Amino acid sequence: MSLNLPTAFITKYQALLQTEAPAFFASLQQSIVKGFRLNPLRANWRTVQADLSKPIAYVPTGFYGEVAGRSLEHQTGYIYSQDPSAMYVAEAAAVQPGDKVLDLCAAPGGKSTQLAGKLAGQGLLVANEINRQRGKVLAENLERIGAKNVLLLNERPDRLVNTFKGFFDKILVDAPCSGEGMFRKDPAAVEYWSPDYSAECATRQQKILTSALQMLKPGGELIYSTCTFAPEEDEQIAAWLLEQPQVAEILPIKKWPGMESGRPEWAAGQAELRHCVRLFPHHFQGEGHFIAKFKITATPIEPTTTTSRTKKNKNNRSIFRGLTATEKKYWQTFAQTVLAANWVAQADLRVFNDRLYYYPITWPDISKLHFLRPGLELGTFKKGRFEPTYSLALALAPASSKRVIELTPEQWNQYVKGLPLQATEFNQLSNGWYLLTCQQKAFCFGKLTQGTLKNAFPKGLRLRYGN
Ligand SMILES: C[S@@+](CC[C@H](N)C(=O)[O-])C[C@H]1O[C@@H](n2cnc3c(N)ncnc32)[C@H](O)[C@@H]1O
Repeated sequence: MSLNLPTAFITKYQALLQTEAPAFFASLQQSIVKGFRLNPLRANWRTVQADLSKPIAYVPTGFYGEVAGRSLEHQTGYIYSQDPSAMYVAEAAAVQPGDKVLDLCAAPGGKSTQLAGKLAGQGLLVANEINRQRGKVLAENLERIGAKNVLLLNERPDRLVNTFKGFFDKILVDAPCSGEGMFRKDPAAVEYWSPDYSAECATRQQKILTSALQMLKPGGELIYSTCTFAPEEDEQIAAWLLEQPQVAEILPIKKWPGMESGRPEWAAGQAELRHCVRLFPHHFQGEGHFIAKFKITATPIEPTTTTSRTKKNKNNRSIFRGLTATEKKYWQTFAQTVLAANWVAQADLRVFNDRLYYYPITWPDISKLHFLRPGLELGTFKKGRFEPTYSLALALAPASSKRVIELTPEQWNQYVKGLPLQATEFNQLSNGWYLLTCQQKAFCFGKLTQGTLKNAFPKGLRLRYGN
């Protein structure tokens, strides 16, 4: 591998890093370090066919190594491939089960999936992504891990403020940045780089952060991260945050071997910038990252900036409603036959466009916002029946279903390609919906009719998995 670094980039980091610069530039020419995380939302989360011999000390669910993207483990959300440096952001956020958390710049979902794991199904994760296409990838990744307590939005940060003012315990801003830390992972990022790019990114970062500060509860915490080395987007943004009236202090983040402190001399010299974390590839096994954490004042402070008014969202004119008596009957019939226990409370069910969602009454009203997943989609009401979704199957443990068919890896391979299945043992089973598992991992629903398991694997995913 040979990265052709811009001359202005080399001059800049020679001046900043001085004697360290040769080691820094040499590390950018080396291969990337790969990692993956396991999903603690799965009861048997360690039962994966992957090499777990190289654990990452600072992430309880993280390991060094590479995993197969087409595998059963990947499809069922047991494994998420992620750069080891990126994994430290959600760890530093120290989210607790029950917290209300916003991941403001969330796609493709590395940090959101990790945050959802930390919430352990309690509290709420709002994952927002401004770019709709990237939001679809985020949706797929969040669906795979089977989290029940996630709202997925597709909004500009300032449009979220009216709905979520003072609402969150923790907000992560993993900001769009100049991406210098990703140069060796994505050499195309070098092409976008220019001496002025960091200043442009810094302006955008301040705008995003201004919205984030308004959505935190008094005493809440803001986690700011980038994947760039540029002080303009790192220490200088942290210094700017310290000047904001809503920010009480910068919080220390634990530094594991190879992690470095922020550099006060790269901003206006504020000593507390040493609390930030810098991950440099010449000292740390992973790509370049910067992480800072802030405590918000205990008394609410009204911002001086105005927020954009949230108009009613034209796309979502018909908002959630409760279930009709017929829908209730269809859902209950399904739930009583297929689900082992009273899996969700009746009060937490909402219908939107004939789709049934798990949406607890305690969650805020998002009907004025653009969303991609307004809660966990449980199924669709069709003429005279209820059809469960793929996302419900992924959110269920095999023990949560009364009707399970365990398939062999060969049958899984056929099913994820979209083929129907037949087997003599199916003939003894009654018709209807079954949770399909393979190696005790729930991977889809299937409808059995006269001994044939009809295929319900999502069409858009059919070429993605198996061999
Ligand atoms: C560094 S990436 C986030 C990576 C993600 N947190 C993860 O761990 O997978 C930054 C994201 O910010 C989004 N973004 C770009 N401009 C934005 C803006 N003005 N406001 C909010 N988000 C923006 C990008 O589309 C991108 O998905």
